[in-house]
Amino acid sequence: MKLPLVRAGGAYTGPEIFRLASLFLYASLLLEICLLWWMDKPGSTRSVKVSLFVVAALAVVALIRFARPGLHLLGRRHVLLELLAAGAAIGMLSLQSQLPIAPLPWWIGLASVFALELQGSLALAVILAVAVAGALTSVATGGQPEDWLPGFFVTLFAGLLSASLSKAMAANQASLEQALMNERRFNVIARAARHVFMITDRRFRTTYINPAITDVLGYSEQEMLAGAAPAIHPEDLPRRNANLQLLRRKAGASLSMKLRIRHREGHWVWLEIRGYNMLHDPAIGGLVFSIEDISARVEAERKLTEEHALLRTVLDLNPSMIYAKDSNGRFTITNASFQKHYGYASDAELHGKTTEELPGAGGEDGRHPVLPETARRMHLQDMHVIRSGVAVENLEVQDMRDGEVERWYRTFKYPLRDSSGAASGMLAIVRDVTDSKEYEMRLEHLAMHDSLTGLPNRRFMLKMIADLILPEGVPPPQIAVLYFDLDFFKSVNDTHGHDTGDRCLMEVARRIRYELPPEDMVSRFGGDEFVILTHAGMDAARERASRLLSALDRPVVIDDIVVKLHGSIGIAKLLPSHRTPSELIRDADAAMYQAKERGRNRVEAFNAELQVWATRRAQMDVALRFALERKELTLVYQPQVALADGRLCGFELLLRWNSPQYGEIKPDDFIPIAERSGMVVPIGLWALEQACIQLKKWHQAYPRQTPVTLGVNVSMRQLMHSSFIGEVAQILVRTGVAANCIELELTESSAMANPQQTIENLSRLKSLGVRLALDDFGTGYSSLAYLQRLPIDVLKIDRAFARGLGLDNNDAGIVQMILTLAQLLDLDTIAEGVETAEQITVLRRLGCRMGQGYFFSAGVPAAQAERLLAADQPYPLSLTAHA
Ligand SMILES: Nc1nc2c(ncn2[C@@H]2O[C@H](COP(=O)(O)OP(=O)(O)OP(=O)(O)O)[C@@H](O)[C@H]2O)c(=O)[nH]1
Repeated sequence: MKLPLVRAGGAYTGPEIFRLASLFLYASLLLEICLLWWMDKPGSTRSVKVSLFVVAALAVVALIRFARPGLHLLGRRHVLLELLAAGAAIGMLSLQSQLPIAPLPWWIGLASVFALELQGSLALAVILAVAVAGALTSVATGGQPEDWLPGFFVTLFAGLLSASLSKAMAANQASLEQALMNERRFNVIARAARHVFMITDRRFRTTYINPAITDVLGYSEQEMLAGAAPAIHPEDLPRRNANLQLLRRKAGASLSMKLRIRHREGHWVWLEIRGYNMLHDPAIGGLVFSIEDISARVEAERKLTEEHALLRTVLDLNPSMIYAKDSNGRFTITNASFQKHYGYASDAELHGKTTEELPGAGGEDGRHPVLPETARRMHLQDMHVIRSGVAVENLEVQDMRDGEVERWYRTFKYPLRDSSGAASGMLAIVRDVTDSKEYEMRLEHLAMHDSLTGLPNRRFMLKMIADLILPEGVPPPQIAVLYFDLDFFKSVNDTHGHDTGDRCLMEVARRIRYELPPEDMVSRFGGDEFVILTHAGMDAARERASRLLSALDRPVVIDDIVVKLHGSIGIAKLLPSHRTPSELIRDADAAMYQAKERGRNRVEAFNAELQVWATRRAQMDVALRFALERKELTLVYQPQVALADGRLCGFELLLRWNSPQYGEIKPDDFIPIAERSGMVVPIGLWALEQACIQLKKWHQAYPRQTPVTLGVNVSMRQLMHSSFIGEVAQILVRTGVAANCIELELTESSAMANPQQTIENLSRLKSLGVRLALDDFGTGYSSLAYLQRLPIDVLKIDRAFARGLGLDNNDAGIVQMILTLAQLLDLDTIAEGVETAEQITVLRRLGCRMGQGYFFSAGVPAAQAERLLAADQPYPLSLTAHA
């Protein structure tokens, strides 16, 4: 049987010795009793038998207790009972005279054995009791003090020794258990730790290392204990060696270092090593190292450093001033631009300062001064952003520093928050936008001013008027607008050139400005148009207008050129019905047109009558825009007759507008409206195409030796239109008509408006093969020089001259001159407005080739014109013949 003598790592305890010692005590006492009894045969005294029986029972109990330590036979009561029984048995045996047992050793044994199991004062009491019992039995058997006293003390001594021993063993056992527990805990921690723990001897040979080494460097504990030595990075080796030497030299010294060690797989691992010299500690007797893998941290720090450097560079390269402040409004970060602006050399110099601590007016150390009120304003604004948590974005501020021109800044300020959401400071980006601001203002000025005269332009004026138009229902302020247009300014350009024209405009602008009070606003509204806005009443406005006209009485002298200028002025006042600036301008414009129509160089005010006229024009303008698509326009053909034989030689195409709203309207009434709106371009092309189709049909149906021609009116507006000539060419191709039978008629006055341009355009038209006629000739102040250069084929003598033929010798003289001129320039001639036989007689006498007018026929529809062609009858040329 394996006796469980030793527990807890080999340390004996009092109770364990008690188990063995009590068994030994009872067994040896039992043996002695049995031996004595057998040798002396003392008879069977009752007390010996009882003692024998008690000791035997106790021996059995002790044997069971020894063999089965798990049975709980060591309770305090049980032990005391057992002590009582054993003491009683020894006492009874001590009092037996027949059995010569020496009791003292048994009392000593009893005290020693039970002192092992019992503790504290109970043990002392038991020892004393046993010693006293031994002494009493000795006294009872006649023993003298010198007999029992030594036994008494020996019993006490043995008992106390035993009790002390038991106590010491208990303490030893507790320490041992604690040590074992600590060791177990350490092992668990060391195995679970991510850090490497290593102990080396003084020669740095590993004596202990935990398994974390495998995770950190790839080596096993065993390899390390067997002497594996991972390589140290060459750059770190000298420092590492020096540090280790220092560590080893002094007991209790410690070190901390970072170095790179090669992993078993070849890469370098950054380690942070802390070392402690514990050579003096007998429990350790070595150098202790704690090693942490800090590769990730080093990498993160490297990245952080790089990012920081990058951010710093970005910040410093940014031309905007950037700064951050803490929650107290103190600078934490500033970029180079900010530092430079305030005359600082580094971030550190500004760190911790508030805006108010920047150098004050006058400056320090050559730094840029900041006005105290500016600094205060900036500081308060920053603090507001920090405290309110509300960002300020795109705020434009103007800053004027002492002795410097004003600068413009655009600022963005954002509150910063910490991880808990509390305000931790603010970030500001301040951009100097002075250049772009100045550019913007320049652009704005350019957009709102006329570059030639420097006056506000149309846009500016319209905006000013718009600002004065109040919401509906609110009475309008007293405002009048003067629309000033120079008369016949075209001729100034034509006669003296565009540069002189420009200088005239500048002079006119100067005179207008000079004549009017400063509070009146003068603008150049268009080419030769000026619009004046005045807060004066109508009478005062009229008076101003008259002053302006008088201001032009003095001729304008440019170099040695003297230019006589006049103007027409229309006045309109702001009415509650005007909801937009253009409505007011429209009325002033209408009044100005009235002034032109009534002879120019005069002033007209807008009134109810004019309003009706202007409204009708505006309505007709709208209606005319739809006339083409609603097929309200029709064409009629007025015959043109050879004055030699009365034969029909062509037609002039005339437009009619049958408006369901306004009835039949003559071209003289609607063409000017179409001219102004630009509708004349599509209408003219449509008419031309229809005429070409018609003429082509007639040429096919009624061939002649000299084919009939068709005159089509074109306006300057059409001629100037960029695509006009191309469109004419396409129409000629599409319809296949003979181009030389199409005669495009341009009035003399429009041809002479811009003769140079007209010559160019007419030349291009001419190259298409068409004939060109100058209409209404005699009214347009043709310059002979230009007339000669115009690529025309026909002169159409204005009806005004035909009217007086036979009645007025002046008219006959003019017609005579025109015909002579035509002859000289080798041009064909046709007289318009022929109504009487007398006119024909004179025209024939003067040598005019063709005539056109009511004497022959008014304009007739295509069907009727075709009948004339089919009949091919010459017109009678005298009254009698005609009748
Ligand atoms: N020199 C010069 N001429 C300009 C400028 N702008 C427009 N014009 C000319 O000014 C003239 C304005 O003509 P209109 O007002 O239509 O006609 P007008 O000859 O003044 O005749 P009425 O207005 O009918 O009296 C045109 O010939 C333009 O070419 C400019 O900046 N400089």
